[in-house]
Amino acid sequence: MIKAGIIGSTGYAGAELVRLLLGHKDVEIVWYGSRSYIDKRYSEVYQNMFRLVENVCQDDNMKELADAADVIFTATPQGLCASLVNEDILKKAKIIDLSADFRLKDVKVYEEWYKIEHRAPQYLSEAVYGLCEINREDVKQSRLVANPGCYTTCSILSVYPLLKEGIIDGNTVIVDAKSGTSGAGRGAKVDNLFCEVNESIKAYGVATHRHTPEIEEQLGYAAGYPVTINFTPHLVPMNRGILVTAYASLIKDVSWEDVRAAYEKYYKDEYFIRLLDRDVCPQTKWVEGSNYVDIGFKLDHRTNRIIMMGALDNLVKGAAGQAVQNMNLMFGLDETEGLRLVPMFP
Ligand SMILES: NC(=O)C1=CN([C@@H]2O[C@H](COP(=O)(O)OP(=O)(O)OC[C@H]3O[C@@H](n4cnc5c(N)ncnc54)[C@H](OP(=O)(O)O)[C@@H]3O)[C@@H](O)[C@H]2O)C=CC1
Ligand SMILES: CC(=O)N[C@@H](CCC(=O)OP(=O)(O)O)C(=O)O
Repeated sequence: MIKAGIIGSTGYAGAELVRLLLGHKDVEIVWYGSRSYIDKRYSEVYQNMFRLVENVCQDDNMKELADAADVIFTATPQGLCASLVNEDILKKAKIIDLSADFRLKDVKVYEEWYKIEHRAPQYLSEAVYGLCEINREDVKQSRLVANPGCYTTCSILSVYPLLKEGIIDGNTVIVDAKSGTSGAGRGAKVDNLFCEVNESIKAYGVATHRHTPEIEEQLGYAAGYPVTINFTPHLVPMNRGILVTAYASLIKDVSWEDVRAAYEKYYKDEYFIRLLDRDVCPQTKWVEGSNYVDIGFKLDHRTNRIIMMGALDNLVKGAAGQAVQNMNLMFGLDETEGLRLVPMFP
């Protein structure tokens, strides 16, 4: 059995990790980390875990946790994982960080966009960007995985094959993205109150959102040249889900079949990527509770642009599911173990 510890188990991403790992046949959760609920029973924090979890919450002592666990998940605010990680810990346990601490390779870019000092820049080059469908072989060898977030996973996977195949101009990409409110975490904030969110949709972080450089960096690797994009996130009144609508100018004269072939070249054997049929647009409802990413596209020859669309569940493929997928790879397990979740509907 793999012994797993979760720092930040009481947040939304951490709670989803608990749900998935409880259903994983090769994993035992040995540490339910928290900051606010130390010594409280986990099932009192999340009553849906009544009779399923007997453990009480523990602190974020990563040193002690590394002696008890084979893998540590950090589902915590930006900066925490970088402030705790060190060589002793990494010798004892593998780390999968759900925050952005190790996603960007350039520490200056991290500090500029996150407005915090990076406490462990020495691990930036070693950390593997855990987008399994793209970096699978590196993830298998890694002891420190930077788990990509919800907006970025959906955006990158929707656009990646067309940049790799030189079908679109990377510098014309516009990503319009929407997120359910669980994307903002469980912490109480006025912006996320029912009356603020319900019956309304708003853009936020316009031209400044911290996911912009992460998407640009990864799309740049795919394109083979630096890419600058527009990224506009929106908050929508639903619990879960990310929907990405991305636009780009075509630089090749392509048919629907050509574009489909490009997507298939990279994704046809990917268990968690579902390429939708012609003229079918993804919906968050079709992936809810699952680790799937649904992708569709439409060519607009009138404007010489293509519209790429993706949907995923922000807490599963956008966070905890992807983290479990990474763990499976790091421990030599079947990548889909514990993740063959059927989307719920309605
Ligand atoms: N929500 C989402 O859809 C996604 C989130 N993520 C990332 O996952 C991470 C967690 O996000 P999310 O679950 O939404 O956030 P939440 O606010 O819901 O949870 C934060 C968690 O971190 C704990 N925590 C906060 N501060 C500290 C600290 N100083 N020391 C130890 N633990 C601390 C909290 O503990 P307690 O409650 O006990 O105080 C809680 O368990 C973030 O980095 C986020 O960017 C990534 C992809 C998607
Ligand atoms: C709706 C909402 O507020 N979403 C969060 C994204 C949360 C998240 O997933 O952050 P990471 O991907 O960086 O881990 C935000 O925009 O900051």
